[in-house]
Amino acid sequence: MCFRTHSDGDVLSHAIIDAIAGAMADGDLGTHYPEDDPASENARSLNFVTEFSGYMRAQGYEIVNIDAFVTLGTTRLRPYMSAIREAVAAALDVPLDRISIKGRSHDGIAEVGRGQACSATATVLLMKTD
Ligand SMILES: Nc1ccn([C@@H]2O[C@H](COP(=O)(O)O)[C@@H](O)[C@H]2O)c(=O)n1
Ligand SMILES: C[C@@]1(CO)OP(=O)(O)OP(=O)(O)OC[C@H]1O
Repeated sequence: MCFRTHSDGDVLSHAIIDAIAGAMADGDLGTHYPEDDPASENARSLNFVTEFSGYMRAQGYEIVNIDAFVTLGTTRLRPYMSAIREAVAAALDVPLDRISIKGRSHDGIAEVGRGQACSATATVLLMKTD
């Protein structure tokens, strides 16, 4: 199964970028990675995370911590969580203990609970470095 999206549909990476952009009051995912940009088509969103963390640092911010959850009804994420955390921490170039990723099932309710959709939410705390 896969999701029909412009990039790779990596909702966790998208939520993290949205959260960082929001904490800087600097637009959102779509203003930085527009859907009409051919360069974003089928792109690996984790690469957007790396690129956007460089942009964030250039604006004078550093990540204190991130707490995120992915809602996906039918696939248990727990076996993959360590790998997901490590990939996100590496993409952002921050220590692993600053990154929390959690899973929830939505208990079979609605499309997301039945595994027909997937969503992610992230909260980020930034500190000013300059
Ligand atoms: N896709 C998921 C959903 C949940 N988990 C883990 O199971 C725990 C219970 O989740 P519920 O949403 O059913 O209450 C959750 O705390 C996660 O540890 C998961 O691994 N993958
Ligand atoms: C990431 C972008 C750009 O490739 O595309 P999608 O993968 O479709 O993601 P979405 O959250 O629907 O919109 C943001 C887009 O600009």
